[in-house]
Amino acid sequence: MAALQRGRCVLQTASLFRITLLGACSPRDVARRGVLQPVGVRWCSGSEDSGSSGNYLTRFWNRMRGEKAAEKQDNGSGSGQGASSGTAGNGMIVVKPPEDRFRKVLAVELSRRPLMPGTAIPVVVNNRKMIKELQELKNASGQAYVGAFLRRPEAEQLQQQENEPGSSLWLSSTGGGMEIVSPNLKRDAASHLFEVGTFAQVHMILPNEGADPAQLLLLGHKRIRRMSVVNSDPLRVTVQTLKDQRHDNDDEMKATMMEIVSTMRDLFHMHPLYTEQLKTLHSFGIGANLNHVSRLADIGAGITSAQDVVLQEVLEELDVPKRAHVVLMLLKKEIDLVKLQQQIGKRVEEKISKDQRRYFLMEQLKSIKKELGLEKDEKSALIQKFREKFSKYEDGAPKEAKSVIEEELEKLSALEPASSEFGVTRNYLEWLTSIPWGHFSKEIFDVEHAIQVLDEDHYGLSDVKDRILEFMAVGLLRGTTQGKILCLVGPPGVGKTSIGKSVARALKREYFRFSVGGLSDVAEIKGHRRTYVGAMPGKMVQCMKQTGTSNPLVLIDEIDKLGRGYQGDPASAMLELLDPEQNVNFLDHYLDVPIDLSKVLFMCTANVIDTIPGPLLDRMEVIRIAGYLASEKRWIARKYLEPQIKEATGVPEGSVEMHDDATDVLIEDYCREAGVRNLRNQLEKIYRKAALKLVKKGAKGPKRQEVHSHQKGAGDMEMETSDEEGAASTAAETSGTSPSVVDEGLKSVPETEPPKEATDKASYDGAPIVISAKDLADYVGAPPFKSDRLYATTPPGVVMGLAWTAMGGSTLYAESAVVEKGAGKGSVTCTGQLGEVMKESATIARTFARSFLFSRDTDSDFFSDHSIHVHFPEGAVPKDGPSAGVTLVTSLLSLAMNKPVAPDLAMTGEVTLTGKILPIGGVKEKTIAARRSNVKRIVFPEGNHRDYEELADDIKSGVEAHFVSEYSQVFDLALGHSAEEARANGPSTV
Ligand SMILES: Nc1ncnc2c1ncn2[C@@H]1O[C@H](COP(=O)(O)OP(=O)(O)OP(=O)(O)O)[C@@H](O)[C@H]1O
Repeated sequence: MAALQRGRCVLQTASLFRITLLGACSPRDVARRGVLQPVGVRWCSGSEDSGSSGNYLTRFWNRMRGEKAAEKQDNGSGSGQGASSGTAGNGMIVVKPPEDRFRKVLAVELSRRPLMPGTAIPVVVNNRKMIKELQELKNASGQAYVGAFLRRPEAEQLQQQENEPGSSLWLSSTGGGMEIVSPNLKRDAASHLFEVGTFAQVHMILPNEGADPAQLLLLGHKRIRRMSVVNSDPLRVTVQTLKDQRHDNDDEMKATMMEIVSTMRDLFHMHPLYTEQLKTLHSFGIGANLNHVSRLADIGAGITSAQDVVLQEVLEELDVPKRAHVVLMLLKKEIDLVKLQQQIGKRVEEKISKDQRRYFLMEQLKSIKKELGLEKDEKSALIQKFREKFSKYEDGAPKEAKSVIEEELEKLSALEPASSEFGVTRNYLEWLTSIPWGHFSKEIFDVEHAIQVLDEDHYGLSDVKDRILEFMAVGLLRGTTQGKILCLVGPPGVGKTSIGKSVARALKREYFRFSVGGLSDVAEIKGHRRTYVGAMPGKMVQCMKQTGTSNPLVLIDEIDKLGRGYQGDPASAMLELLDPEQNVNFLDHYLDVPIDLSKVLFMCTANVIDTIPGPLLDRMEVIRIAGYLASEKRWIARKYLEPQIKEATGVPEGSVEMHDDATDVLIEDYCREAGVRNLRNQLEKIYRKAALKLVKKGAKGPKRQEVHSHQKGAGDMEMETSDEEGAASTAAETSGTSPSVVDEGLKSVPETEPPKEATDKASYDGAPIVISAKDLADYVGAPPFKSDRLYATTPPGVVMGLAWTAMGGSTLYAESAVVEKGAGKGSVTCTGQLGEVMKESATIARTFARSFLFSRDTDSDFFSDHSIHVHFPEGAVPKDGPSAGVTLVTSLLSLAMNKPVAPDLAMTGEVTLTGKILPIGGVKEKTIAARRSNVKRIVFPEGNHRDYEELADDIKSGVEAHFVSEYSQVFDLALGHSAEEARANGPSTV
């Protein structure tokens, strides 16, 4: 009985054998685990143990007497005598308790799992009174007994319902004890507990550290049924002992018992938690006393992880064979569960060990390869790669770059590859070694070739073309080229961007485009500092890396729309980038090593010049591209756009015939704007529709379906229309001399291959589709405008002026009307979204018109007695500028004199208070606009005479320009005629 001496739990039966409950651990351990700890059961004869414990027999008989007395008591025959004395000082032997304790026991609530007879369980009790009473009992008699009842699962819900307002409260649970909330519900104080429970011996009371509640270690003795509530705090109930039903110990019973034992043994074998029990189980005789099958079933149930209610059912089952069967089933289930658990554990283990094995093998392989010199480690391979990369450009690299690269390589070799610093250094070196230090693409100064290429791609644009040729000539004479900044300014769609690409092709330079429209972050230009996570160098370093040369052509698109940054000023960064003085040593924040951009040819594009920051503009060579005339547009359409679009839509040669009259109407009535982008879009629309007609008429697609990357099918067309560079690129491809192009938008255009076979084209055998002017409506709908002219004959007070906008030149009417007449009512109101300058201009015009009228007719009081309203139509379009001065004065005088101005006359010019006419801008655009509106005579300030003379003859043809320096000259031209004359010379067209 060494186990007894060590404080282990022993429960003996009243038979010739005794069951020794040998805990897998001490009661303290059991309590600490907080769960039911199954305990081993050992039957042994009294003689077997007598040697190890001298007082065993005494204790045995004491226990026998105690149990018998208890049974008597349970049956209600107890006479209420005192308890007989226990012998085991450590309280592990069942002693006869005082009789009244059998009938009335403290009820301990079990929140989980019922206590199976023959097993031990730790229970937390919160009720102080109960703990105190048990302690006192234990101190007085050495033993204490309680009834352990499982809490009903529905008790919580019931309690909630009862606690709801309006319903009568019944009790609140405080751990082991219950507090009566509603005094008249005393009889219900135990109704939250199952009726069948276990009579249990309190083996130990362990006070919880630092807290009031205590842990009890309960040893289950026998089944009891609670009868009535004696006391509610602490909960005390009267109980009745339940006896197993009589049963036959037949063969089936014996077999069941053997199976239970064998299953338990299997379970103990499989689960390490039960290894201690295994030792005990060895002592089971397979054919042991069948009287113990009930206890064996209880213990078996106790070690399973079955649900509480299932275990409670086992507890309530008094039919032993039935109970044994249920328990056997539970044990079998437990075996399955343990098997599954083992399988899962094995799988996880296998995976881990497989990964580990792989890792070790890889590491071994690496070191073997390294040892044999077959492979360098990752780091040295990387360093080797950087060295090789840099060696290509090392000769042209500046000293700083060389030393920084060397330092960084050294740093890299000392860094741990897994560290974040390693990644940063690697990226930095990646960039540093990708810069084509001192590597330039071979420059050619072949003027003939350049002319050919430029003419191939673009019609007209002679200013730009001349400038490029001059640049080449200088380069040829000096033997080298210096980076230049050309700024192409003009309305949208005039070919500013596409000519950039052609220039690169003409000069055989690499091409890189980036748009700065709306750019507000300086870091886009100058890069991020390397300390930031995800830092990147600026656009110029990216350009160098992508083009692989130090002298590419960089097209900076939309420079007039450069954003205003909140972190630094992008305009200033652009200044550093573009200034030839500064960009020799351009310092990117990320690279931190100066790079030479002086050989880069910069080209910028802008729609207006006003929004380009002054210092930036100062460094540029501005080339203005005005809009195209109708004749130019016709030429561009025929020679450039149509061939490109035919190719893009796949329309076979000769299958569509677009007549000249159709092109003319398209230009005149559909595409009057300065550029040709809209014309291109409309032509694409026409050819798409024609393609559909051709297909319906039986046109065949290419015989071979092999489509090369450069070939554009009808489906690609939308993309091409949105990026006009496609047109230039197509033209470039056809010449076959295209340099490789890097475009920020397109990134890279692959080198093209000629089609493999001529049969790669669509074919059509039928009659061609003819498109003439009258068919246009079918293809592109009704024309958006018929005429720019609002008036067939201008009435008094209406004058045609000429305006310049970012979209090109346009005609603009000034209308004046009398609002009110009366002495002293003279005033002018202006409308039409006029800016401040234009409003001032209107005031000046009124003052001057008044004095001018007075000088001609001293009796006139028109301006002092008339309230006048001046309006500029198209009120939604904002207008500003002083150039409408002459138009305003003429409009007011025409109204005052009630005389219409000469027909087909348009005018522009700023007027001063004394009637001087000052020069204006946009002569070319205004002339083109006047011609578009069929104006025959234009009044320009004398100061613009030279600008006009410089215009190409075809722009000037058909218009008569008059240059004036005083307003009186304008007056003579506009209002110097008689009214009849004006009517007789009415406009030729409307
Ligand atoms: N003179 C020309 N000859 C042939 N094609 C031209 C000419 N001018 C413009 N194009 C074509 O017009 C289209 C629009 O040109 P592009 O995109 O270069 O205009 P842009 O002036 O840069 O316009 P935006 O100011 O809107 O950027 C392109 O397909 C281009 O090929």
